[in-house]
Amino acid sequence: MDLSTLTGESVPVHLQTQQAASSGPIVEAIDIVFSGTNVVGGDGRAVVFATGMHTELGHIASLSQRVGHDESPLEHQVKRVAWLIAAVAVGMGIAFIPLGTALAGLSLHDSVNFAIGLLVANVPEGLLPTITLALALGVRILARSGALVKRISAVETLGSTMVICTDKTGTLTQNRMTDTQMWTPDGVVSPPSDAPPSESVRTAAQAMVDCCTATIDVDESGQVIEFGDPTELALLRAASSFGVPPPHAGESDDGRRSFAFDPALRRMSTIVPTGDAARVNVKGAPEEVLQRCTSIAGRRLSGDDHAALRELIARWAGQGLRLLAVASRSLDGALIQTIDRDDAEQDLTLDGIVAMMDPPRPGVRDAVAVCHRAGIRIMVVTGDHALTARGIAEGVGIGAHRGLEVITGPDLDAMPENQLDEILGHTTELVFARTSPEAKLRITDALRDLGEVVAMTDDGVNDAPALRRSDIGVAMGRNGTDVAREAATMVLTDDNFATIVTAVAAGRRVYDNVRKFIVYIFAHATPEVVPFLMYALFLGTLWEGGWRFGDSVSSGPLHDTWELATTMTFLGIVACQFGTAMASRTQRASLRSIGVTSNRLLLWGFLFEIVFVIVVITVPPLQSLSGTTTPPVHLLIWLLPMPFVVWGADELYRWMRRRRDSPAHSPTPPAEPGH
Ligand SMILES: Nc1ncnc2c1ncn2[C@@H]1O[C@H](COP(=O)(O)OP(=O)(O)OP(=O)(O)O)[C@@H](O)[C@H]1O
Repeated sequence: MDLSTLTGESVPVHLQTQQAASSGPIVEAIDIVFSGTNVVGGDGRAVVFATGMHTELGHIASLSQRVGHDESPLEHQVKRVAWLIAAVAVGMGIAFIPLGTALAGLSLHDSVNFAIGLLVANVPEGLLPTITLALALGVRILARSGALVKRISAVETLGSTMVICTDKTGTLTQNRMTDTQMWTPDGVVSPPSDAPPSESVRTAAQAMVDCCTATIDVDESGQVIEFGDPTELALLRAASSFGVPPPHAGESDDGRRSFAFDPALRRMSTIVPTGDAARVNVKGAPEEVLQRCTSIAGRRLSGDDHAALRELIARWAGQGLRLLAVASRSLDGALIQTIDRDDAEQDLTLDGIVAMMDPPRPGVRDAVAVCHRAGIRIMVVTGDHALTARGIAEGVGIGAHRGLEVITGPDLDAMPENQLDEILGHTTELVFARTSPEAKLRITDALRDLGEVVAMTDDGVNDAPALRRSDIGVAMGRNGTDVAREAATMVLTDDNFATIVTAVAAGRRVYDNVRKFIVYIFAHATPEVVPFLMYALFLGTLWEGGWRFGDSVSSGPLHDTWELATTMTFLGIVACQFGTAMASRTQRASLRSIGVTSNRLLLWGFLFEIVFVIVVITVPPLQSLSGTTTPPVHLLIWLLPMPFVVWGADELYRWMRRRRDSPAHSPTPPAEPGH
């Protein structure tokens, strides 16, 4: 059975019914077929005893569903803005009623009408469509750059991301192993080698081939077809160059038994029948395999051997190489189907240690530099060796500015919460090596408790809760599992770290645009309300024209003056909006520095608005529809300074802010970019 959807690992498991279920975790039971997994080969009959949410897959799904989604920063802010606007609008409306009746002598009916007008002028009618459109556009931009976002508000959460927790293999690196070299008791060999392989090299190569689920075939046209995990394929290529042919797809499993690669145990094993006896082959992380080895090259492993091997592992891992140890032993053939995993993987003979180079992805170094400039911290959370992870992290520039700390899984497990908070609170970047899925959840929780907005990448089923818990869970589209993709908010179609950074940059742009619009919403209320109040001043015009409270303006000589007042109010609103729109373009910089005419779309918008306004105040049917008239030129001239007054006031305010924050005026210099 291929249990990859459940366990996240691609190595198929051999199921059988002769034996009672083992006492370990249920997913390790060898007599249960799990929902959502696939039959790779063989046949059998099964009794269904659980469906839907009662299955193992259902349990994981419900576990990740229980981890609810918090409000995104934008959702939170928009809610606050909406309440604030509502309070201001209602407050102004209510305050106007007594003022209108007591001071202006309006009837209660007219005062309520004015109050409703004030309330409506304050409603940010464009807020929802603008935010939705900005986010939807962001989703499109992200999709084009290889990031599919499942929740529209995730775009702006991406923009607020301050910490990226990334895995290593396939995200920072290419997951394409090259430059393999192998240590055996006879020394170090690097394929391809012209010298005939020694006996111990052949033994190690055979153990590697027997403990693999990948296959290599050649089709009729001579094309090589490789299938399986890149690490295993690299081992098969190396073994093949030492004269041990790789397994082919569809080959019968000749009664062998496998214990799947377990990311928690960091090893896998197979038991292969050899006539009456059998051979146990184990491969995995060197520390895990070594502690199960008791002999080497026909003698017992001594303390000196351990010390020499530890030195070799540290040297190779320090070069950023990915390491695997292979070991084997013979077993009584009768025990093949009955022995349990722990007993089978005991008392092994160390055959060799293989080192592979997994080169960094092109573009990751630049992406890391972009993160640093944007003040984003990167944490590597990996199942690999501490030194390998450090080597790769340093190779792509992680820790270059802030320093790099490495914490291993056992260190993290022993660490109390307050110490973890303290370490995460430092400005240094971190590598968490040899971590478990539970540790990922713990790291995410601790970061979020510290108020960080966290993006977390991962691909295994076990990682789903951590993906859900983070602000932005990022799953891999190519090599990830379905459950991880289901739990994630964003799926990378190219599995590339650089795409996350592109997505964060796009998110920041969208966030910035939404923020500008919210500023505009607040600012535009003033130029809309002020002319509305000026309308009351135009009452002065009406007053001069002979109007008194209670007189009708719907006909007669006063009607023209009334229409003129209405038109000038409308034009005042439009003129001030031009100024507000220009002022909203930047938060701190002067408009000259970003280019007064650089936003062509906005200029086209202005042109459209001017033409629209001219039509509304000059075309007779529209005049009678909207109650407007064509004002005389001397009144129109009054409108000209309005946009410049609004824009200029904001320009002055920004200039004062820049001046206040400049090094000459601040006691301490501002932080470097990226700090
Ligand atoms: N197919 C495999 N069979 C046996 N051991 C393996 C296999 N793949 C990886 N390992 C060993 O287990 C260790 C942990 O692997 P794991 O897949 O959990 O993390 P990783 O791929 O190294 O890193 P990341 O978590 O960043 O993707 C590896 O360093 C390696 O030594």
